[in-house]
Amino acid sequence: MQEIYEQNIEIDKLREECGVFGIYDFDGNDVASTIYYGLFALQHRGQESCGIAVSDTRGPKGQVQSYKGMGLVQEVFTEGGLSGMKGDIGVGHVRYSTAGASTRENAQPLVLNYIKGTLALAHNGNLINAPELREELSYGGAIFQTTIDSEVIAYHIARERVTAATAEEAVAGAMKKLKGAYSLVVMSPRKLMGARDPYGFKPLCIGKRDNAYILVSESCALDTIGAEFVRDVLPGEIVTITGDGIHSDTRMCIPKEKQARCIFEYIYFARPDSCIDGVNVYQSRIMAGRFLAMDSPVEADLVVGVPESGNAAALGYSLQSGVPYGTAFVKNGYVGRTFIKPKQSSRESSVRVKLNVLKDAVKDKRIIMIDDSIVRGTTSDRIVSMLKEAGAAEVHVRVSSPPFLWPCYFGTDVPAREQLIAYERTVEEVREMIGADSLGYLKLERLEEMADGLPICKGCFTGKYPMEPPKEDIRGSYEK
Ligand SMILES: O=P(O)(O)OC[C@H]1O[C@H](OP(=O)(O)OP(=O)(O)O)[C@H](O)[C@@H]1O
Ligand SMILES: NC(=O)CC[C@H](N)C(=O)O
Ligand SMILES: [Mg+2]
Repeated sequence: MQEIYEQNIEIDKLREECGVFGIYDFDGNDVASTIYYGLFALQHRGQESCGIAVSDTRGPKGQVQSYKGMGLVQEVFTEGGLSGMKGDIGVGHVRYSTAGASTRENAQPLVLNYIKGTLALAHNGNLINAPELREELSYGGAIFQTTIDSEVIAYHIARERVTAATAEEAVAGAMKKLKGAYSLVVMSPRKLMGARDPYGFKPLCIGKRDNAYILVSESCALDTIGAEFVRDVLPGEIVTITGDGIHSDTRMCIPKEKQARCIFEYIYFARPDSCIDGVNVYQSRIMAGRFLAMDSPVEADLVVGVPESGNAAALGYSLQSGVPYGTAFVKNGYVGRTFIKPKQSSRESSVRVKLNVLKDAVKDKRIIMIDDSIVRGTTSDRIVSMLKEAGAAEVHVRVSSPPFLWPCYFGTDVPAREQLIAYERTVEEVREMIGADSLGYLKLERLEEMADGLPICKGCFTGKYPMEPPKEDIRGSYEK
């Protein structure tokens, strides 16, 4: 532990996403506390900052109340603060920054005043043409208050709205200019809108509770607030919710075979109790484990998962292979995905803070250890040796995704290639580095099956992207 405090600390950036939430209550009930619980269920998608904006559809146009801050939902909002937020329509956001620094100014929802009133926007994803769009708008006189790509989206919608007949027309007009990944919830004073980029990189679904409609990144949040799942927003679809009900606009949709959902949602990002585009995340992970058992079998006494996200695949491996499933690790429940970690030199120690081995469960056993991904290799390296120190006879590592090799421009925060353990190394070399007795990855061709045949983006594994990647690495470039 001492080692940790001696280091300069930094927020470790792994590969989280953002979460968006929107609600319109036709009965006029205040929605702020429901948004709070919705965001709480989406906390795994982003822990840097969060925010809520609400509007009263019966009040004067443009009266939006918003509050945002750095940290977890529970840290930022108080009961008193929430009860002071009056409005029957609102949006919320939990952020993991992909473009623009992690600061309060860059927290979402973004709220801007424009010709038609006030607009609040929450965005999950990453645009690849934000720098060009920003420059174009800046030459046109735009002054930005943040350094995030999401403001470019909000600005475009506001600008389109000047000439468009309706707010949804303005969203469609803006979408024609945007390139990259975005799932949006947008609130204009008396309308709630949701939009998903035509490729469908990021999830977004619709729910209903009594007389309220909800738009949310993941269906698990609908369970939390006692709402029922209605359907997924289609890739490219714009959904508008007004006092008259729900309206769908599909003019921006592209042929299904061109869609490209982020496969990493199924592998790691999403909560296992969510269902995305009809595919149950938990079942998808179980299936990945089954594939590993079929393609990379090994004789052993026990299959264990690396908590949290390796657990379902471990169960799948066990079900397929007949090797008993067990628990080898206890995770300290107070450690979030974002964790104050020392720099790489002592990053290893933090794995010990997060995970401990159940020594009696693994002693003298041949263990198959399943994790969902190996990125830098820090986790695997550390816990293989923890298992060995606890007396495991053999440790066979199986990974329920292929080797991580390429950057992602659409929201997954992959470290520089040189930091990826699989980069320019054979599987045998990686095995040796992490000290495992054998190592097997999920085969690339299994990914489509994991997503039940849906068209997916697997660029981080193949280097082939559904659209031309930017010439230079744009991640974080807005700070320049
Ligand atoms: O090779 P590395 O660079 O160590 O990264 C890979 C690890 O990071 C992720 O877990 P994470 O600790 O983020 O969260 P989890 O508890 O939800 O699995 C992932 O599930 C792997 O375990
Ligand atoms: N992780 C995300 O979806 C990030 C959204 C947006 N690009 C931001 O940086 O705030
Ligand atoms: Mg993990």
